[in-house]
Amino acid sequence: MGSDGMDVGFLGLGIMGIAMARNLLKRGFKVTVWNRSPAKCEELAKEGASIGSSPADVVKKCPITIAMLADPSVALSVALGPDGVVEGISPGKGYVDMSTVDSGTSSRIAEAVAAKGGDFLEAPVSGSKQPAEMATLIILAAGSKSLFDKVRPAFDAMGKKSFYLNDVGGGAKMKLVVNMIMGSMMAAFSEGLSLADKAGLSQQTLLEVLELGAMGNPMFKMKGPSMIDGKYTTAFPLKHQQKDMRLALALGDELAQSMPVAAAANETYKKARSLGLGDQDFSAVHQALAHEAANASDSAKAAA
Ligand SMILES: NC(=O)C1=CN([C@@H]2O[C@H](COP(=O)(O)OP(=O)(O)OC[C@H]3O[C@@H](n4cnc5c(N)ncnc54)[C@H](OP(=O)(O)O)[C@@H]3O)[C@@H](O)[C@H]2O)C=CC1
Ligand SMILES: O=CCCC(=O)O
Repeated sequence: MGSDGMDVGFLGLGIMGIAMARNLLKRGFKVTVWNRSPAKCEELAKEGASIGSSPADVVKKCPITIAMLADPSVALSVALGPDGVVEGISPGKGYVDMSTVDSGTSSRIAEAVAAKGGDFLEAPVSGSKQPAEMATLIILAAGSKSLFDKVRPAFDAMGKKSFYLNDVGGGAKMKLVVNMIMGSMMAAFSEGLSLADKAGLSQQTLLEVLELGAMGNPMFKMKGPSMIDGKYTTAFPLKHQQKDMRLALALGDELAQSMPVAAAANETYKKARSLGLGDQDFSAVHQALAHEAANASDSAKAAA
């Protein structure tokens, strides 16, 4: 399906948003962008995008507006705040929030959009910076089915598969479950690398052993070598992974689902944030474990 020169607004040009909006431009969509920091809009303007002066301005100009924002409080302020999305919504317009947020946040935005006669779809994504650049994201949409059908050509320009998961909340919850699993896996992987090192084993050999067996997976394969080198170039910021662990644990609280593994992993991400690693890649959780180990060895030396 082509773009047919479809007009789309795009709010939030962070690591993910800029790559996603760029793919829309490449596929022939007419894209109007807004970002809190204007320099990123200028970058896309050179590639053919128009710039809106506020979220409300973008929504007034475009029949459908997509957002990719940091977290629930930002998603709420951009949607419901002054000059926000809801100010620009009128009957027939659609708003698609692709940020990773909890279902309560999504529902509040959906209700405010509906109160102005608009359609709402939540559509968080699985896949990081590289899939965003390669247009191979996995889109987890829920909400207005008619908006899902309308925005499908844009989803096809940004992703490799789009799921429709029924009522608002279905996409948000699916995304949190997926990221809770991913965050726990990354924390366990980091512990394994650190333990192997302390036990005098080759971390590189550990990667090879894992890759050959049932635990081989693209995340360990892609991130492992740079983690061994102590490099954590940001694709998925650690602060966002910790936000997702927090939101997934809150969902577990609400549903009385015991999640001891995720709760322990969340503590490690919190520790990493407290060490100033929030803007590094989430694989820098490995660094927090190394810091614990260094502290333990200092205490042991002091006690000797
Ligand atoms: N990176 C990844 O691998 C993935 C991220 N996600 C999710 O997608 C969303 C975006 O992630 P990502 O692009 O990595 O994040 P970034 O931190 O790179 O970008 C965040 C975006 O939110 C904007 N923003 C932050 N604070 C405010 C504010 N107070 N008011 C208005 N705008 C604000 C930023 O604007 P500014 O440029 O001005 O800072 C930027 O556009 C998050 O919900 C994340 O969890 C989902 C899948 C993968
Ligand atoms: O939310 C971020 C997900 C990153 C990924 O799926 O690799």
